[in-house]
Amino acid sequence: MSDTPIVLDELRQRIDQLDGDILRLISERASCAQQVAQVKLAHDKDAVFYRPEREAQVLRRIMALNSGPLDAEEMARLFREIMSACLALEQPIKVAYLGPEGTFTQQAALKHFGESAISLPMAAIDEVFREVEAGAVNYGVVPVENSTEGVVNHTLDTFMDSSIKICGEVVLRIHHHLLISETTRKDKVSRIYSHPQSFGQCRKWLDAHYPHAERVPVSSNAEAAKLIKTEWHSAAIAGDMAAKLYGLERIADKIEDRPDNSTRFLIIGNQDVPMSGEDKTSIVVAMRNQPGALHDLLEPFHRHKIDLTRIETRPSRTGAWNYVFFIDFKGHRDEPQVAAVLEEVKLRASELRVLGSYPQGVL
Ligand SMILES: O=C(O)C(=O)C[C@]1(C(=O)O)C=C[C@@H](O)C=C1
Repeated sequence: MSDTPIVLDELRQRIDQLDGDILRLISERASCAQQVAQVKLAHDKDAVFYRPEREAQVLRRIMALNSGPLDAEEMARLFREIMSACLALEQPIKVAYLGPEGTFTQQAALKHFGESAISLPMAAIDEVFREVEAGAVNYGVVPVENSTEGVVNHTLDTFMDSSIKICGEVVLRIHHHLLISETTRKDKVSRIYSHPQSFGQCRKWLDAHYPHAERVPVSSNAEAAKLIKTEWHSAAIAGDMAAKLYGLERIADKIEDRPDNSTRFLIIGNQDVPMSGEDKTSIVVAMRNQPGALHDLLEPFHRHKIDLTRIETRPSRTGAWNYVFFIDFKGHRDEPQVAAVLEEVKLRASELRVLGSYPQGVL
């Protein structure tokens, strides 16, 4: 006998030992989280168990401490799941997302909250907002912008009519695949279903590979995946989750035109989030309709050296040719610099609402 099996045996024994240690430590951590829940409840009977700022700090610390061989993001994902399970022991949280099941928004919800969260599909963005406002769920997840296709106007518009707060953000790399079911042959695809945004993100690839296939827009990629289960000569563009959920074959992988294609999602809730150390703030501002209004609005940010990360203009609901600005910037509303800018902007604007200060996406 060669000595390789003996080495393998020893390594496996070592792994068993380490697994025992990890198990003990995770259990100890979970007991700590249970005690945290008791302390929270003792102070406040309506205690909020999910703490976005604390979760961001835990994950950032793990990434900074990690020295390999697993990469920092991979390690943070493992801790994401441990924390998710610990939170579920304190209080199982319910998260509404733009459905149906298998959408990128569900993937974003699970990436942010971990697999122990209970995720509930909603038929429309407004419904996600309504469920959160009504307290039927603890949080909601909605898409807000895509790196290729731009802003999701419907999400921004819904904020105008709502008192909901932004509690977090999560960015997801979006990979689209061309999928078929067993009813369709690879060389016989004459119709392709997908969400209009996904068609936009795969336009060049489709023009090159399926110039003659009919492109049929539907309400989501997951809906497209579901539809082709029973249709002949049809393919769908959707992501991994939908492919797995509906048992579809991937006939072309990662067909998005831009390799860095990603979508940013917002976590919405009823909670003001304390500082985490690396935060963002989102505001919506209505300006009086006069020359130089945009300059007046942005000038205080420039003077206080606050980094703007996004600015979007949307028509206001209050009259023709009035506009509101959605602005995201780095910093938390409780930081003195940010508070000073917000005071100045308030004086110049006809309306200012802080949608939320929240930790910058970690994973
Ligand atoms: O620190 C807390 O407040 C906890 O509840 C513990 C813990 C964790 O597992 O680390 C769990 C859930 C919270 O969202 C944040 C952190």
